[in-house]
Amino acid sequence: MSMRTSWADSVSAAENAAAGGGGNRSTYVPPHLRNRSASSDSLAALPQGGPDPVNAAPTGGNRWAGPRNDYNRSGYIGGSGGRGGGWNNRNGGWDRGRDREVNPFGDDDNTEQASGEPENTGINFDAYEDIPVETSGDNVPPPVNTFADIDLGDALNENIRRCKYVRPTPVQRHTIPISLAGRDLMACAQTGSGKTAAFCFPIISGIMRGQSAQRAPRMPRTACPLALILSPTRELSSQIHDEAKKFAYQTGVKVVVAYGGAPISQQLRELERGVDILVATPGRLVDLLERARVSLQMIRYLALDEADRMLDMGFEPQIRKIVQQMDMPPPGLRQTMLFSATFPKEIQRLASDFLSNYIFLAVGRVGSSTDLIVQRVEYVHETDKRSHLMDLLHAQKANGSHGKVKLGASDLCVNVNMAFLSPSLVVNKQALTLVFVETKKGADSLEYWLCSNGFPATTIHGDRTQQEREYALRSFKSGNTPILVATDVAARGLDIPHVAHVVNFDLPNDIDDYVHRIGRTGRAGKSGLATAFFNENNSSLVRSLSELMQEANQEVPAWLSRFAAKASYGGGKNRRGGGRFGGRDFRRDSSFSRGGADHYGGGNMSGGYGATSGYGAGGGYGASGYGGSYGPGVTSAWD
Ligand SMILES: Nc1ncnc2c1ncn2[C@@H]1O[C@H](COP(=O)(O)OP(=O)(O)OP(=O)(O)O)[C@@H](O)[C@H]1O
Repeated sequence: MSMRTSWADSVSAAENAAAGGGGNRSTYVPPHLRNRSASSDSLAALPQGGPDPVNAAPTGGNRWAGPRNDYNRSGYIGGSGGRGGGWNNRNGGWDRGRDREVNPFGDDDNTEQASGEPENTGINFDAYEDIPVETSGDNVPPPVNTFADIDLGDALNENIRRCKYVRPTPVQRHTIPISLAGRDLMACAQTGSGKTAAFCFPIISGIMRGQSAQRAPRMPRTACPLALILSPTRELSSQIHDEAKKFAYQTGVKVVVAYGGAPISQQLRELERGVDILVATPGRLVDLLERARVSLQMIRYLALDEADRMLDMGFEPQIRKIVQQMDMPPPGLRQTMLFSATFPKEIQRLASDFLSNYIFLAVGRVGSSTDLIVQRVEYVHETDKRSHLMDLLHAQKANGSHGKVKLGASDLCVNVNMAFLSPSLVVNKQALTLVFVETKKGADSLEYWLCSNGFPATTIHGDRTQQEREYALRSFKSGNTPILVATDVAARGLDIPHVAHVVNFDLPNDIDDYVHRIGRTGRAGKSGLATAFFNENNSSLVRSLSELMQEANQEVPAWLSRFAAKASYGGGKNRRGGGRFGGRDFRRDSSFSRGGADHYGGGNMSGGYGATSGYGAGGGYGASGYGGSYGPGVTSAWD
């Protein structure tokens, strides 16, 4: 049976072939290996015989068997911490010896290039100025105001500068000191607010300091990372890996990624070269653990990105296996960090099994995740959805003037047509539209229809091969196909610049999924637009949707309010009762019986919580019914 390939993918494939990279489908090269230098490729071709005691990079992450503690030998631990201390000398990276570290910034010749333009372009930090924060737990370390206030180490500071991060975002201001103090953490912060760096910086810094240094076990062919970062999708793991490699450049900390759909042999070779931080999807990691090619006994840092998703029904067994049934040190002996924009109470309860005396942090007042995003809801019959989308896209094309799209937080478009009103944000690059649908079949069919009607589109979902998924994402990011039709596989975490419009062609069943989907726009202080097609099929969502919109100061159409007034909550899954982002620490709920190692040390609020916060009694989610909300045909798309 011949596989249908979209126009977009053909273009991408042709481009790829022309560039001589990866065009041959039989030799799939995952993204993280594509920039490898010739020298490292030739090294890869050498027989892998385990550690080379002579040539092994002295500061590298090669935790192969053998009597090595590179950190000790190199003098990175001990009393040398502190600014200007010994660990700051740990430069040069892991390229000495066996492998060569590719410069992820591409600024080998002129590192000053990066400093020419100091601030991360387009970030509206004022949007974060009065962001309220709630913390609870024992002895919460105070937040910092600048990166200079934190002793992250010279090499990491240099990479932060190269990333053009001038100031820490609120979630970074609060979580980095908590993590550097060695505390476990459950953190809720709005989409696009910089959570990736929030967990990467302390891990990299901690490894650089050598706090984790221990004798590596004698286990030939088994890699023993010091840190594990788990995420639910391949694309998100790949993205975290790319980010972490930038942050870790020339720090001596080696980052490796492993995810499903890509040949395991290449990932094994990467692991054999040494790993400090392993970024992985759960399924592939379980495979590696069962093959005894990875051991978790050296893990000192565990981070779960999209932690609520990782602990819902789809992933929980795999996560429990990885964290509780293999050889990972228990809570207390490892540091655990859980991050998400949403954290239902029930999932918090599950998550507390993995944590020890942790701090709970909620960044952002109720609804602020979406302040930057103009949300519109339109009533559209099921049968009218395609023509309605077509109207939107035509209007967008007409208003967008050759790829320039104007968006502003004050723009509220209540009509079908995109009557953009103010030029408060002009996206000069190609503006991208992300369309969410419920099923994989629906995604293929809509993509085909859009392409047939003159709108270049591609699609990403779990029935596509990994190679197709990556082509699709690249083609979308580059603007070759400015429309991406996606299932929930693209709902979380993906940081794609210039996504100006998210269309919920099919609304999800769960309000948290809606929050993550619309969060693909309006990132890092930028504005965005989200349009939802609503009809009777979405009545289970109507109340939570209308509450969410109110909290985010969005105009709720009168018809939606009437609909919400009539609707009953069914099952409690979408009951919100105040409190976004999981709202509050479930330990503050009176029904929570405390015990074990964890204990709750009271709450602190700053920056605007209080009487008007909406964190009133009964805040947070309904007590039951979370999980299993991913529609048919979607679950298998993960990992
Ligand atoms: N301190 C900073 N200064 C400027 N930009 C930053 C800073 N920290 C992160 N960013 C940028 O903000 C964007 C969003 O960050 P990130 O992807 O980590 O968000 P997130 O909170 O994980 O979102 P999501 O909930 O959708 O996963 C990225 O492009 C990142 O490079």
